[in-house]
Amino acid sequence: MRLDIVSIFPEYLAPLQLSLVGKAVRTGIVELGVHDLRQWTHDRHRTVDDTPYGGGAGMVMRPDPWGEALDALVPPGAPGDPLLLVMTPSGRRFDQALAAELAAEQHLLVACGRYEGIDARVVEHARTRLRVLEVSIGDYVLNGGEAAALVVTEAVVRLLPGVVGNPASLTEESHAADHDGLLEYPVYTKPPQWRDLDVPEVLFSGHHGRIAAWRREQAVERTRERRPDLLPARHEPLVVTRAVPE
Ligand SMILES: Nc1ccc2ncsc2c1
Repeated sequence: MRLDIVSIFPEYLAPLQLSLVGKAVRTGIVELGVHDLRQWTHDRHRTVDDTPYGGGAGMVMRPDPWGEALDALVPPGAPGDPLLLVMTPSGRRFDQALAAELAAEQHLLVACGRYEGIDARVVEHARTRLRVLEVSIGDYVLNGGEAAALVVTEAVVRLLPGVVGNPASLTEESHAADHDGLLEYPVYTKPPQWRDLDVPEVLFSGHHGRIAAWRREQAVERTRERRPDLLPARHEPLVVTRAVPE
């Protein structure tokens, strides 16, 4: 996968050089380009924004640097079929299903807006020659799209073959499709006692069936308590295979 990210704060994307994403880049699983939008400005002040037509608070990102940036990164008529992701609070809500969709892409371009947003003509024009998806990571106020770009990049890159050491670990995580989208069960490790707190006995049983049943039960209970919206719409109550009695 090739991933090009455009921002006026390219240093905000430095964490992508760390950990799993950094390793994916170093091993060639991902080709990463982080670009400063200001390289496509031509005035002395490297201007990227201006006041909004129609009035209102704040500033809007001008279309011209963005148009030149996209033309440079995807020259008109160039081969390939890149997907432009525009990070915006008004976009499609990012979730694990979308992460899986994006992990199948060969080339992603990520536009990180700032201020009150990017002039709407940038997306309008991009749609004439690129697939475009506006993406939101949630309903809260951020100062720009860079944090969202980090979230989306990590969630997508970790799904690429060869990135996560043990692919099995991808299946039992919260929101993983193979885990019915349930939240993760509680996990424990050494020491067996800690501050008078014990590890659930079943985890020492060595009985894989009982352990699996207990974990499923915990995942369903957690999901019911914390995120009932994630429970599959069922006509009958969710069947929980009770932990096998001792
Ligand atoms: N404020 C805000 C919230 C979500 C989001 N997602 C992508 S950019 C963005 C900005």
